[in-house]
Amino acid sequence: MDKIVNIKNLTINDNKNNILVNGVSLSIEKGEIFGLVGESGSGKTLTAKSIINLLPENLDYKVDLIETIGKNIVDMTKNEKRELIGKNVGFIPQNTIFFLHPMIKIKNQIGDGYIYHMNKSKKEALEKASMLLSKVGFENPDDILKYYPWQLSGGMRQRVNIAMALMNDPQLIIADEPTTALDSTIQRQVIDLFKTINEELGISIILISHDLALVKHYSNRIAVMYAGQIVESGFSDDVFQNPKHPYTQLLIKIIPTFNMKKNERLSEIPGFVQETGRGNKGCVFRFRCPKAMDICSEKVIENNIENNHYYKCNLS
Ligand SMILES: Nc1ncnc2c1ncn2[C@@H]1O[C@H](COP(=O)(O)OP(=O)(O)OP(=O)(O)O)[C@@H](O)[C@H]1O
Repeated sequence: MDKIVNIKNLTINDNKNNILVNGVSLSIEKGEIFGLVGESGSGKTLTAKSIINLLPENLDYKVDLIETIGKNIVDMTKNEKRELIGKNVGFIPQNTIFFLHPMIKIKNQIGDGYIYHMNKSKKEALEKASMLLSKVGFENPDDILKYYPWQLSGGMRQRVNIAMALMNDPQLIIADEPTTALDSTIQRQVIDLFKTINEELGISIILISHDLALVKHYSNRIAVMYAGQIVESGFSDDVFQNPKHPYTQLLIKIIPTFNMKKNERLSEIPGFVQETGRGNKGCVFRFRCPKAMDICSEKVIENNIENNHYYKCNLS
């Protein structure tokens, strides 16, 4: 199978030399929905941004290889970068407020890239934009096109971003917590739309979320991140049926269940993601791990079991 994304050994530092992402390797096949999960601060967004060369300027990175859609993104020219982000990859950011220009009408933000990259007329752009806006749940898509972003709620802007990401028939969509600002009916509609475009058009999707239930339902494969590292990855069915890393086991345990009693509190993983010691030897999860052993502060073993199921833990 062809790879749509291939990252080897990515490390990202801030200017105080804190390690934010540590030795991440990731390969995503054409046509799959790949889930990237983990608590807040685990490095999902930075990893995703590195795929399209959009890392914040105050950060440095080192990598052996990053190829997106078969192109080495490290040496890309400005034009190639514009083409990658504007046409080949649809990026749906977590924070929609900074992504849309507040003073430009939706119809221009959504349509101009289509006219430019796809060589289409204004009329064609508006028709496609209107069709996509109705697919992401707007009942009045033609009115929405006339608005400025500041006239829309956070959830509406998120849906505009999703429609915008789909405009140029990209080969890859990176959706960073795409449904957090949406109510549950629209959430479902949006994710079902991802599923449809994945199945019908073969568009690959990276679904970044801390919502494990969502990722479980939609992804072929997943990677679980903790404190800047991938601690477990594999086919979703394997990882959910047979989670090997204690962190994944705990994450799965706290997925809300439908038979929870009213007012029952969702259990949480005690502690928080460590901000320090990410680059040190040993296991990054040892501070919170219920199964930690003395050896875990010294080293951590990388295991590969059947079906490309990978996990990083001293337990077998
Ligand atoms: N521009 C930046 N400068 C310094 N530190 C940063 C910067 N961007 C992110 N970080 C830090 O890098 C770490 C990983 O951040 P990242 O946004 O990738 O996490 P995440 O898993 O996507 O979490 P969330 O779901 O909250 O976005 C966090 O500790 C974050 O505070």
